[in-house]
Amino acid sequence: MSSTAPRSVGLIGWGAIGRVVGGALAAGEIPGAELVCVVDNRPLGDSVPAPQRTLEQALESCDLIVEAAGQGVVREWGTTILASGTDLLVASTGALTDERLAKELLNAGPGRVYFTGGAVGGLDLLQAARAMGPLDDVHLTTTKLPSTLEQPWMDEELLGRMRSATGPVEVMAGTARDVPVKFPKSTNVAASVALAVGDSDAVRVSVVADPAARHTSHVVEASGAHGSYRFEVRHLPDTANPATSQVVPYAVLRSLAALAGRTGQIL
Ligand SMILES: NC(=O)C1=CN([C@@H]2O[C@H](COP(=O)(O)OP(=O)(O)OC[C@H]3O[C@@H](n4cnc5c(N)ncnc54)[C@H](OP(=O)(O)O)[C@@H]3O)[C@@H](O)[C@H]2O)C=CC1
Ligand SMILES: O=C([O-])CC(=O)C(=O)O
Repeated sequence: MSSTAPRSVGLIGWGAIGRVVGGALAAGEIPGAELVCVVDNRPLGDSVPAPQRTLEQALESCDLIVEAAGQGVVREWGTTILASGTDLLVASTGALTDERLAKELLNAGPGRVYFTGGAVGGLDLLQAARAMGPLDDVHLTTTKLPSTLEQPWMDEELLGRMRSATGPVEVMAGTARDVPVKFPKSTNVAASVALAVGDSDAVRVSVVADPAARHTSHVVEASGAHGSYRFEVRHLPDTANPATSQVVPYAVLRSLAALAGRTGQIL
């Protein structure tokens, strides 16, 4: 039996997602994947289990980059990463609703681009259903703590309503094309649903701030000629960064395990 070299992984972002992903990789928990370096804006010193590098340096030694930093990284570095022959696993899927960027990434290579399902489930089934014909009614409702949804573009009236809310307040209704741009750190799930459905404009999104939301929830409802679908997830938020659900790094690790794909695993 032939054995292949492990995937050499560079991790961008040492935050709520990156710390868990980096720790698990460094502990050898993903067969066939090794953490080679970490890239982050902040000096990380000895707190990381692999050397901190610049992205340019990472591209010299890695064959897979995991983005767990933000949409800006996908925008700024996506093409360069893929053009260097390095694969890219994207957590900040919101960047991919920009059609120009998505086209650029599709045409770049030889590296390949992947995305993780992140905080939302059911994407595989939506993709399968869409292959039978378009899903003509797709709706996502994301509910989070108000503080995780505050944005610099919001006016005082909206911020006041969110801060004084005693129940759920809808803070934006739009499509999966508009919403991830307005909440770049908080509504990547909308873009992930759009990627599964194949149409950002067809996914209607409602973003709800709820002071009682101990769990972040994402409810996806879709229907088409062949059936109807409903997925509801409720996650505990990360304690340090409640905009991100605790499950997300484990979704990234699941995606990494599939990419590293070693014998002995049933994926
Ligand atoms: N698909 C999904 O379901 C989800 C996707 N996400 C995406 O993942 C991203 C990361 O989430 P999370 O770990 O919670 O975020 P955190 O803010 O906890 O951590 C992000 C880290 O990346 C660093 N960073 C940001 N920009 C750059 C850059 N250009 N170069 C190097 N480092 C950078 C940040 O540093 P600094 O703070 O100094 O900028 C920070 O240390 C989110 O912004 C979001 O886009 C998040 C949750 C769910
Ligand atoms: O972690 C979550 O529940 C969702 C999230 O932040 C995002 O979609 O960007």
